[in-house]
Amino acid sequence: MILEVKGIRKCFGGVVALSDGNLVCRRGKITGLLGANGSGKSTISKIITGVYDADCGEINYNGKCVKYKNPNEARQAGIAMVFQNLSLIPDLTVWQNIVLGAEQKKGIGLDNKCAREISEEIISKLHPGLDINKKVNQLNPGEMQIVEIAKAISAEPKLLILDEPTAALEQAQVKNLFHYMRELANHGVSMIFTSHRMWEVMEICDDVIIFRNGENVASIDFHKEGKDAERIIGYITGDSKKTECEIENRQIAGETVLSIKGMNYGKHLRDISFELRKGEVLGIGGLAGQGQNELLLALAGAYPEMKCEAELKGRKIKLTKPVNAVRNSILLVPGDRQLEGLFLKDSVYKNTIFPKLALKRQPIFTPSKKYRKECEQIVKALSVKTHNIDTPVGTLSGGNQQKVVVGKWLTFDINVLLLADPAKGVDIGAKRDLYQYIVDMVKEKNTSVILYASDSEELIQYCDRVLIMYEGQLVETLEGCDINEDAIVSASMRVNRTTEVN
Ligand SMILES: Nc1ncnc2c1ncn2[C@@H]1O[C@H](COP(=O)(O)OP(=O)(O)OP(=O)(O)O)[C@@H](O)[C@H]1O
Repeated sequence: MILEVKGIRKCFGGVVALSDGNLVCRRGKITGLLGANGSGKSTISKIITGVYDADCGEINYNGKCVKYKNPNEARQAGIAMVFQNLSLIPDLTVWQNIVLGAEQKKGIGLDNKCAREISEEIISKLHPGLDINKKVNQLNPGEMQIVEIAKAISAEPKLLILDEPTAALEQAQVKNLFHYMRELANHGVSMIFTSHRMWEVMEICDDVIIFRNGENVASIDFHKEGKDAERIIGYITGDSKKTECEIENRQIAGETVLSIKGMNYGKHLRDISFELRKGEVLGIGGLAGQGQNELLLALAGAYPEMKCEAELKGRKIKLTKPVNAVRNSILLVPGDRQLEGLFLKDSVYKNTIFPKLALKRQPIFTPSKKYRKECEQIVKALSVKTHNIDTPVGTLSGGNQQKVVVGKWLTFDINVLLLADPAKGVDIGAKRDLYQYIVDMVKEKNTSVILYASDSEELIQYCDRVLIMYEGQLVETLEGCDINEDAIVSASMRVNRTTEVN
């Protein structure tokens, strides 16, 4: 046993984040730390690494009772953590970020050659081909996440804590990471791995610990007890009913709501044309960073210099300012909740009313009673775990913040809802609630949706049609039973490209 955590309690003001947190981690094993959003996973990880002080409880690491004052102290003792929020410095290169804070000295200077070699070795396993001399601000979110992971690995930890490291990664990168994690485990490194994707847990973990409402409700050793996904989901959600909402595979033949022709924006978007039908859920797939986010941002009016012919319900519209999009009820739920989606210091309630301020017809007095009621309804519908609606949104767990990002648009009368990876970091039960809400909205109000999801499971399950993007272009359309994992992966990787060209 490398780590044993007993009876941890942690409160933030009135919020009990952990009531009785217990966790064990065996040497050379990968332990899955699972649980719904807000169940206390990040908090216990941060207590182990000295970010937070526990109110009570005990941590035994390597046979000693320990209490670290900060992550640096934990790192020196051999515990490294990959946090949910990246800690990279955008203006430094990949290799400078990887060794930052742990630079080797050479004479009176620093040993840059050695630093480059260490970085190259780790990066070549996680993301072969990534140039370590590139600045971090030139990388896409998946690549940044890889650098963050590489940084933790470069510390040569005995215990590595990975808090949702795969949320921003595409499938091939996840496979590389898993390969490396197994190699590290074979060399005796212990790992705690958090993810909301069940297939990942099944593939990489040796055992799992499940948290619910700040305490652990189950520990399962896969080698002894086998891998039963439904049982695990039951522990996470607290009920044993099937978690997926049933979606029939629909053929949408309704009127065209949005028509886009010749959309161009630098090298990010190249000659994009498509039509979106009424009541359709149109998926956008492809490897990460192929222009999917830019496409949604362009539709939301984020790029004044973007060129395209756009029609909404047969009427020509402009999409060169965000206000054009909002006033035509083309609404974006952005992908990076911390940077684009929320005012972190403001309350849940205030975050839900800000979008209403962009509306053309503003009431003279804010109808707070009505808006507060709507906010309460959203919090309930999406099971946002918050003390109350006046709680600062920045204090909510990552997944619960994401629910507020999505929820604030749901009271609008929407023509086109643009969703940029809405379920990233959202737990399995809440993901079901979120998509159920969207599916109901599509059915009841005939709303049209464009959904970019990094997890192809979500495209397969919820989309009527999927457009695959590659290097800023739309390269393939998948419909009906062609929307499956194999077809998405091969279209994303342009497997059939040579045969097409010949
Ligand atoms: N700094 C903080 N201030 C106030 N409350 C906090 C703070 N950090 C966490 N909490 C609360 O503690 C609870 C547990 O949060 P935690 O981040 O540990 O959950 P989690 O299981 O990691 O969730 P997720 O899967 O969404 O990342 C949540 O209700 C959250 O709102």
